[in-house]
Amino acid sequence: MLININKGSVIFQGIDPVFALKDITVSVNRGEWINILGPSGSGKTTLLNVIGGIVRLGNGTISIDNKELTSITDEELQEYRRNKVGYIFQDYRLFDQFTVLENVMVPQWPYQNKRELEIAARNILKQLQMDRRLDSLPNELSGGEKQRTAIARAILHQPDIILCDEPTGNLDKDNRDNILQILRSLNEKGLTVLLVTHDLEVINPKGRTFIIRDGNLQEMNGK
Ligand SMILES: Nc1ncnc2c1ncn2[C@@H]1O[C@H](COP(=O)(O)OP(=O)(O)OP(=O)(O)O)[C@@H](O)[C@H]1O
Repeated sequence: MLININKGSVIFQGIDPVFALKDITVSVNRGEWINILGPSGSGKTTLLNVIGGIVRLGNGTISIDNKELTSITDEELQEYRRNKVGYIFQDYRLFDQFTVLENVMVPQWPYQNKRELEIAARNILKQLQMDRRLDSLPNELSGGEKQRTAIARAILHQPDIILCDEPTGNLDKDNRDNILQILRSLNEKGLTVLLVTHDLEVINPKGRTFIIRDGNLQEMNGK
């Protein structure tokens, strides 16, 4: 089992506490594709952030690859994030002042041999048909090119899990299909994909589909 959450809850404290996740239990095997649907504010991003090691559970437990995240130190959690997880977002989150190649390398820059890192980044960008755009800045790219750069950055360190938060929300149909195709082929090679979306057309029917409502997670039957 790659991901195992047992009765996990997240409560954001404030004047009125928000129960963003309520007692959720879910297990995901390595190489699965998980679709996550739900209305705005239902807890989708919080769930990705719990799995990504960005938000800690208030109650319950989460283990990734049999490693318990609930009790590890902040440094260990940071290392987990850096090694095991890749993230892509609707708004790409590229650095405007860096080129495509630099954007892909920057998260791993402090931790890896620079030459090897650059070779790996060039190689992945080539696979994603971005090799002619290595020196472009993000504002010179189309939305699809920006997302392909973001995918290259998310998979450069060969994570176990890629967390996709509305990854095609800003894209037209052709670019959306292209990005989904890339994610599906990564999944077929063994990468575990969790995809949050509002868009029913983005759902991968070969995956399992969950709905979150008010922090409650439920698996849909009949795929
Ligand atoms: N850092 C935070 N502090 C306080 N409340 C938060 C925080 N992050 C999220 N929330 C609240 O937790 C609930 C779940 O938020 P979350 O972002 O997970 O929803 P979502 O399903 O991803 O929504 P959307 O589809 O609009 O992005 C919401 O009520 C939100 O306002």
